Amino acid sequence: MADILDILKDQLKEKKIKIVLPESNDERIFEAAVKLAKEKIVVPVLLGNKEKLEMKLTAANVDLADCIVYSMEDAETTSKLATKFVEIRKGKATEEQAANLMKQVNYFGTMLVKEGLADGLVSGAIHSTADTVRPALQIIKTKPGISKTSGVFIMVRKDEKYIMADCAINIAPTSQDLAEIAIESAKTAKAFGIEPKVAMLSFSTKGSAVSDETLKVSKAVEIANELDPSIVLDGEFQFDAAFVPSVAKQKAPNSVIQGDANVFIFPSLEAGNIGYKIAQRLGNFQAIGPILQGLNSPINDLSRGCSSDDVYKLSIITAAQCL
Ligand SMILES: CC(C)(COP(=O)(O)OP(=O)(O)OC[C@H]1O[C@@H](n2cnc3c(N)ncnc32)[C@H](O)[C@@H]1OP(=O)(O)O)[C@@H](O)C(=O)NCCC(=O)NCCS
Ligand SMILES: CC(=O)OP(=O)(O)O
Repeated sequence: MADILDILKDQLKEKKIKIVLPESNDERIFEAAVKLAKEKIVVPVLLGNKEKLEMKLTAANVDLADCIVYSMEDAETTSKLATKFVEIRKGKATEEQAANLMKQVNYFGTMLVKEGLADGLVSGAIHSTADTVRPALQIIKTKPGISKTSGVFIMVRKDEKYIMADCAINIAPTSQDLAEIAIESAKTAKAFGIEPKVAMLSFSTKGSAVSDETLKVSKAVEIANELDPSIVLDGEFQFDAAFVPSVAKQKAPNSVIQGDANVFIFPSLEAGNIGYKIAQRLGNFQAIGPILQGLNSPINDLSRGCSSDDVYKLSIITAAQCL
């Protein structure tokens, strides 16, 4: 990953891409913001008490020209954002509700992105995923042609790099959702220098078990192959059949995937979220993400267990999604 991050950092220099870090009072977030500002890779946009934050930044030797601080107490900005929010929600929020929501850092920060005052947002070090992404789902919305956003992790251990999805958003994806998640994940893999070989995971390999759950995944394989036949994609696979060449020979000898998959699509959020955390905590993989796919502007979520380095890296990736 170091190599990809170095490439991204080079691409981002002088671009002055503004990334909102709404949880600015969290020490991990503040530390990452200081590093980003000092390296001039990304312009961190911090939210909170302007005077206090600027004093803290100055004490950390940050040039205030390299970051932006918005006061959440500034009535004029808050009221402008609230009015815009009511317009965007088209009857789904009153002025009063909007004014209350703008007191929440994730709503305020997401509106800054929507209004073009910032380019992207990284949050979730304190907030749950639901509270981090709901403003994005309501305000930023998915790109044309994409019905569901989903969350991928880039899993890195020395030279090994894999993509895992959906580990963050869709609790019970349908076959159509899984096909869409697989296609978007293949694109994300390419964007991060991985030539995708996509495995649709299950507890069955090529009909070794048959149930509603396994049929959901084999149907997703059909849909994905129809939607984009250029992607190397197959399933349904157990993880060993997707990843271990000798097991693939036995369980799926005729597949385009021969135990060499590098993009893993989980059949449900239970499997995806548990799966990536096992690889992270037992397998010592670094888990970068979740990177949200398919939104009109990059909004990315952190795990509450993140480190300052995770915040720094996800901010760089988020800024790179703006290029
Ligand atoms: C993502 C999540 C918060 C959305 O739930 P929700 O807020 O109850 O969603 P709702 O059904 O009320 O929809 C809210 C809006 O988001 C949109 N939306 C919901 N899921 C979406 C998705 N996957 N992609 C795009 N838009 C979505 C809806 O269309 C709706 O838009 P609208 O208000 O403009 O009509 C919910 O699915 C969730 O909690 N997922 C699990 C998150 C999690 O805990 N992950 C594990 C840790 S990473
Ligand atoms: C991605 C994820 O699982 O987030 P959290 O650990 O914050 O729930």
